[in-house]
Amino acid sequence: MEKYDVVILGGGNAGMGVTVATRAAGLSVALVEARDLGGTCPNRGCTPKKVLVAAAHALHELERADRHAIKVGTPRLDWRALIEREKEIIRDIPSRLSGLMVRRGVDVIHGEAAFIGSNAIRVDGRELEARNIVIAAGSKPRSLPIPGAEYLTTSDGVLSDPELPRAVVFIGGGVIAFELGHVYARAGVDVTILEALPQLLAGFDEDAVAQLRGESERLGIGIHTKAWVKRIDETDGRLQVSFAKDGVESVVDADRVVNCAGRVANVEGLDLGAGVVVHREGRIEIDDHLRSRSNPDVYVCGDAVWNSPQLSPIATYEGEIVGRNIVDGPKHRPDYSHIPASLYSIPAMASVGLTEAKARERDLHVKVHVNDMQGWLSARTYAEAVAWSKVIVEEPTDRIHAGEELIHIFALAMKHGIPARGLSEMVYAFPTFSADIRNMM
Ligand SMILES: Cc1cc2nc3c(=O)[nH]c(=O)nc-3n(C[C@H](O)[C@H](O)[C@H](O)COP(=O)(O)OP(=O)(O)OC[C@H]3O[C@@H](n4cnc5c(N)ncnc54)[C@H](O)[C@@H]3O)c2cc1C
Ligand SMILES: NC(=O)c1ccc[n+]([C@@H]2O[C@H](COP(=O)([O-])OP(=O)(O)OC[C@H]3O[C@@H](n4cnc5c(N)ncnc54)[C@H](O)[C@@H]3O)[C@@H](O)[C@H]2O)c1
Repeated sequence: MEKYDVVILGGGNAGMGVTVATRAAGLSVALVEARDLGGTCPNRGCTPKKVLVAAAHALHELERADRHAIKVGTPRLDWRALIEREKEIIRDIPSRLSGLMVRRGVDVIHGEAAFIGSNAIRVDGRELEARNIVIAAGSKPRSLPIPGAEYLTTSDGVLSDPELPRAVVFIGGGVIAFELGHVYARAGVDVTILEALPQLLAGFDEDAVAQLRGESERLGIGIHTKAWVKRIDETDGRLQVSFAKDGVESVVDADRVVNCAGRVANVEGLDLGAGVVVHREGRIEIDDHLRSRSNPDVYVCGDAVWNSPQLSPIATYEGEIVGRNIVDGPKHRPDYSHIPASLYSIPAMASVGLTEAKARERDLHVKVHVNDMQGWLSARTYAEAVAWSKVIVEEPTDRIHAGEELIHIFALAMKHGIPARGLSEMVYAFPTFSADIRNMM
């Protein structure tokens, strides 16, 4: 049995985050990765997705060029070349990360790992024993147990598909559906989003979501909430998605049906039982320090944590906290209250802090400033189709609880306790979107 201080299962943002403090402290660290170093974000998530979003931005600018008195012809998108561009941009990321791990002194082992004991794992016939084992195995799409589920594709498929489909149905009205749906719609694809709940994009303020829904529908995206997908059939290479809404059954035709119904911890193949890691259907029971409740030598971080947001900076942040807990003992806890999140539709929708509903649930005394900014000079200058903000300020302390769009200025203010007044009193360069902050609250 090979011995290490720390063995990390998964080489994404979370797993690599763990290596920072553990290697700085001189511990011996092995990181096991089954696929590409970097994991989802650079290889199958944020980065390749943003390449497609950037192209959609260019199409969006062309669409409104006439508002700036510019005449352009009808743009023609070469989708295959765009996918090649996306792949080219991310191609060398795993090898660059591999170099980083070598320089940091981490042993990278390729293969699929599983527990064989409370402090031991097996990977490709090798057995490794460690004082601490970290589960950083990420997430995978939630399976949809419907007839015809074999016809489903996922965001992985979309990001690698060289053919531009004519029609796409997204099952689930969350972040992935809206981001990829906006790209497809601007590329001329017929897009439908089917969401089971009455509310789209849970977690964002409902009135902000209403703005985005309006703009998505203006683009031609068909959106159905309270839609229960019953089955997917195939006829002559085309797919038919049957769904029920308000007791009425309907069918939408598509070339692709994308499972965007959320992601669950990717821990099925880890043999958690052998590792004495207690879980409920893949939800590992952890304490405030991200440590398994049943096996204190095991930590969990990133998307594999079932109850924190599945975002790349959070995966890195949790990984770094786990690394520090391994070095210092279980002292450090994550604080998610000032972490911004952004949805890369066009326009993007961003938020930080509590939603208005959550602030009211907590009985906070808040003043809510909602602004439709479409008529403001900055939005008119850039011919923005939608410009909207909501700032929630806690009255007694004058602290900001949520912002939209210029999100990092708000996040910085929240993190460092700068009151709303501090942001209004700031002198901003003009004309800029940041200068609008003075008038938002
Ligand atoms: C389409 C898409 C777009 C996204 N866009 C954004 C965005 O714009 N901004 C944002 O903040 N977040 C975004 N995310 C979320 C973000 O990608 C994740 O939150 C982040 O990558 C999670 O990092 P992680 O290290 O926890 O998991 P991962 O990056 O998934 O890494 C886990 C790694 O573990 C490996 N692994 C799993 N099981 C084993 C095993 N048994 N043995 C060895 N290795 C194993 C996997 O191969 C994988 O590489 C997006 C996600 C998707 C799917
Ligand atoms: N910009 C970003 O930060 C970004 C981008 C992409 C993905 N991500 C991360 O990836 C994760 C997964 O994204 P996602 O869009 O798959 O999940 P999501 O959790 O954002 O949305 C899933 C949606 O599917 C719905 N749903 C579930 N089962 C359904 C069913 N049977 N029929 C119809 N609707 C159903 C849910 O009610 C929910 O609205 C997110 O949690 C997010 O954190 C982040």
